[in-house]
Amino acid sequence: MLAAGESSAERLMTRNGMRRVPSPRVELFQCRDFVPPGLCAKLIDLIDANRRPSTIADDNGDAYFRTSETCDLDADEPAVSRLEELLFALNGIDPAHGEPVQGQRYDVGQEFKPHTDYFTPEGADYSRFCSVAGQRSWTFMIYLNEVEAGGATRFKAVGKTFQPETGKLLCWNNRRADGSVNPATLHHGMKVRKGVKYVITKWYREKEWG
Ligand SMILES: O=C(O)CCC(=O)C(=O)O
Ligand SMILES: [Fe+2]
Repeated sequence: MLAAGESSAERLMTRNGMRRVPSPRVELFQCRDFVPPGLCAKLIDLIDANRRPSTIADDNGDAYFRTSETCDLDADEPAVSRLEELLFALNGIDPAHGEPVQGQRYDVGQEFKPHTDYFTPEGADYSRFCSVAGQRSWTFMIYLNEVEAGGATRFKAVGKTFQPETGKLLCWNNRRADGSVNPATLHHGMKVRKGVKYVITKWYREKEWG
């Protein structure tokens, strides 16, 4: 039995079409056509209606670290609850451990430079962001559209780059088997060169979200 806030490689791999990146350094998976195109289109409309400049916990003084726009999606929207159902059926993580679903929108030239989704232990912001819900555990990210050029997500430490495709899911465990944070999850949302890129990000916490 998994703990309420947990998923596992074994569980994820029971899904048709799920593929694991063959590296012992990271639990990283992709699954094409995870979200149907109609639902992707609805989520894009919601992001466009509510976007604001993205923020970041710690940009190391680089104002251009994350240049995209972000949108907190309303959990009462039918498209958002449908997405949450799809995620729960796949990962089995108690929704109480999830942060609210976010959408991200990248225009030409925008990117999210190499970063990890976990908060740096002992970092300046660790206690501020993790004191209640604990560390980020799993990331589930979905590409909502095809980008004309650029916009791939690169995991440098494991030599893997993913191209945006409508409905494609990427997911990874931000921790190693012993529970410590995993630096090999470093990833870069690369610059869009042509077109616009939309993604969903769903982060889970070790403890329940406030
Ligand atoms: O847009 C991407 O490819 C990556 C997004 C990301 O890493 C994030 O939102 O944490
Ligand atoms: Fe990220």
